[in-house]
Amino acid sequence: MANSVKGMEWVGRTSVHHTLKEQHLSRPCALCVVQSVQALPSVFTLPSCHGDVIKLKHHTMEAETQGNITGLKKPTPAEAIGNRGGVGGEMEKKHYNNYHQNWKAHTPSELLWEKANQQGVEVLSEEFARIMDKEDPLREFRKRFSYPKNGNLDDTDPELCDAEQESIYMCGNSLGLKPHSADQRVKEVIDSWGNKAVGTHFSPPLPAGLCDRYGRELLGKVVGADPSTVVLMNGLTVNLHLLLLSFYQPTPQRYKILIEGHSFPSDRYAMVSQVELRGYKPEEALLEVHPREGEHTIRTEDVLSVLRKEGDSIAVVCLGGVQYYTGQKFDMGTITKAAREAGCMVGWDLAHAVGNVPLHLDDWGVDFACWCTYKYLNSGPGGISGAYVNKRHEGRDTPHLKGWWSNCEDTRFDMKKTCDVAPGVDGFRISNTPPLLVCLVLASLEIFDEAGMDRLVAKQFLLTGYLELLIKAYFGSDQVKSPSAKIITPEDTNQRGCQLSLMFSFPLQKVHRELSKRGVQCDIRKPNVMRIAPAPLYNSFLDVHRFTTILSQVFELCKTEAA
Ligand SMILES: Cc1ncc(COP(=O)(O)O)c(C=O)c1O
Ligand SMILES: Nc1ccccc1C(=O)C[C@H](N)C(=O)O
Repeated sequence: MANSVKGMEWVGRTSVHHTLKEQHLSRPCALCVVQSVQALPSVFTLPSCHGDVIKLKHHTMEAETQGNITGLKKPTPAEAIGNRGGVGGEMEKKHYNNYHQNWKAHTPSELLWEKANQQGVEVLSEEFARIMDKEDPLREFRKRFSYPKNGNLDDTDPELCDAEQESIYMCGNSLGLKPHSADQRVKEVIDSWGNKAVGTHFSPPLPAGLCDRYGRELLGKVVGADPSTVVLMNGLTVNLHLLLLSFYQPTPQRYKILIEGHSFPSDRYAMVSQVELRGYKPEEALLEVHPREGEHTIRTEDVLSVLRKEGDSIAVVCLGGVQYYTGQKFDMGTITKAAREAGCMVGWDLAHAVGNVPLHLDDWGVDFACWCTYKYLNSGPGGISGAYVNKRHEGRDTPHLKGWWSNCEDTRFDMKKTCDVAPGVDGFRISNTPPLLVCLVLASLEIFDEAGMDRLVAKQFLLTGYLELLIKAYFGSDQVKSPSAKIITPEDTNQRGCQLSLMFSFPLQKVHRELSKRGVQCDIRKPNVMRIAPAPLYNSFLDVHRFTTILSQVFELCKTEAA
């Protein structure tokens, strides 16, 4: 067992391992010790007192379970999930802060079973869902959103559900819910316009002409990036185009773009048009990576293998951080590293990743990224999108489209003939930024920040795990009685976020229609998938339980009709 990190001693720096006693530890915890150390190599591994090797990145403190180490104690599921010391208490906060060490040492279902045992209730029972909700430190956040009722929805059947009851919203992967604070934010912008007319451009609370200054700190936090490297502008696909215009610089030797075989159509169309604009045929310039025969998700090793074999002909690697169809989260750090080593530019479409999974764009060394904010970030339909350009590209002198908002803010109104292009991502802006859209992102980011990504991810781990547990228990393929629902999203929790994608033994459209009639909001994607995405900010364990109960009713109906 190493007592030192490569290049630095940690023995003797044990004064900060404050959590030791509470976590039944028998030796100093490397993670706790390292928290006090300033200068560290960028990536290194250490033993942790929680029974795992932890891989740390400088300052991010991200720990990844790597397996057990002899002699160190892995917490039992009971230790991992129990002893929270009361909802909202200090212990509970620590509990969530330490979720990587504790929670990720087990599968969600191990933890859920253990919790149910502790409470003396059936893990499949509604009572258990209610207990989980009672203990959920994020439970109050639901009240901050407009949660739709059955009676408000177009597709519900009043005979089949109570109009006054809240619907079961499983669609945060498509469109997040409206925060109540959004109304006030929009009103402020409208009122400022009404009251001050052109004066609104430079008047608080949200000066229209400077509104792209706002929210950068919080947005940077959500994607793991310096605030100066992120910006709100345009729509997602527009941003993808603007970034590719600059980062896709094909040469006769290196001209391909690597994408997922099943990439989101808008991304594909954008890349097709980009290669065509440069005079290439999509068949020769778009390189696709696919799942293996009989599999649904793409193996990291297969992406790496393409990079090894074809890396020197690839100009840009551009994948979805979380795949929209399967819900698979890519190993963005590993792929980015390998692609950059192969000399490629690396961009991520984070539409389904932002606000869903932890992101570390700066640490991973990503070149560029873009995302919409209307899914897990709850900024409203058609909300303004985000873009990221790594700081190392600040001095980059490649042609890109310009407008007056590409100009440095301090000389913008000098009205010169030539554009004094702002460094980095700011230079990619073209038009002035719409405050009506920015204020909505601000409303949501503030809630996000209060909830905290760590706590959201910790809840997500259990909430989606609970959905998985119920689906497997009721509709798993070993339930030979059929009908069945098959989850195609990876079981490995490091490879997914909120969403599970399901395939059914019954016609998808029929199942979807019947669910909608009963107040379930979820979506289907052709050819074959239903996406269910409980969002930890506003979904409850009871929502998940109600969803599976209604799904069984629908299955029963389909079975009867098929007979
Ligand atoms: C992965 C992905 N890419 C692109 C888009 C299209 O986004 P927009 O219409 O904002 O350009 C979406 C949907 O929002 C998406 O999920
Ligand atoms: N903006 C929309 C407008 C209408 C219908 C769907 C959308 C979506 O955002 C779909 C989402 N991007 C998806 O992952 O399928």
